Amino acid sequence: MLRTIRIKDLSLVRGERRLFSGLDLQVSAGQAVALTGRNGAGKTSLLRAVAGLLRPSEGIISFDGEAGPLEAEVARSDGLHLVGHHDGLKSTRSAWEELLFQARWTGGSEASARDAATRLDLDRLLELEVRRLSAGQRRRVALARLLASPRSLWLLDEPMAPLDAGHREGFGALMAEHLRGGGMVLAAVHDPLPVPCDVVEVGG
Ligand SMILES: Nc1ncnc2c1ncn2[C@@H]1O[C@H](COP(=O)(O)OP(=O)(O)OP(=O)(O)O)[C@@H](O)[C@H]1O
Repeated sequence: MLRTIRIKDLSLVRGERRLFSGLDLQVSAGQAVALTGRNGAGKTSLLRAVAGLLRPSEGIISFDGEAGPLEAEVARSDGLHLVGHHDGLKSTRSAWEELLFQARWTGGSEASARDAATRLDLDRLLELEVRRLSAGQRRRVALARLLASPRSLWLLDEPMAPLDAGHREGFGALMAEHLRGGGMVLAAVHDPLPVPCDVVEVGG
């Protein structure tokens, strides 16, 4: 199980532009880190680099499990979930088909997908096609994946932006539970995270 992620002296370049350099960051079991910074600072890019979708121009991203260092590929394939701005849901599937497909793809079961749907208050929406859901409802389907196939590290890109107040509170409680169980959260945010966290400014 993934227990720690360390980022050392990281630089990211997109196109012609250096977004930031010399970034150091560590997230350990039970810890949440909020990434803040102006629009375009590189928060999303950093999350994508941690997920292995962008190659840093300099620096190291390393992962440790309970028994020591993990291969990055293994850590990423079993140890993390990325929930981005675009939710990553197929619009013509029903919410349930999409949640079940994604849960199974990442090692979850039908029972865990059902439970995740209930915990994200999706039971009444499961028969609807994704394209018929509101932005907040779609985001809750995307967030349900975090529970349907549990992984230690949640990489979240403005996870609560489209959620109403009640569902923000509900997701805050789910994040707190994940942290109590030894999970980790690394989240790009413009609003405060509703759990105790360290704050790292990107591109400051
Ligand atoms: N494929 C790309 N090619 C070139 N530049 C890109 C590419 N993708 C993103 N960028 C640029 O990289 C910069 C960082 O973008 P990123 O989405 O990481 O910022 P952010 O801190 O998450 O911003 P926001 O707060 O607006 O979500 C932006 O200036 C963006 O235009």
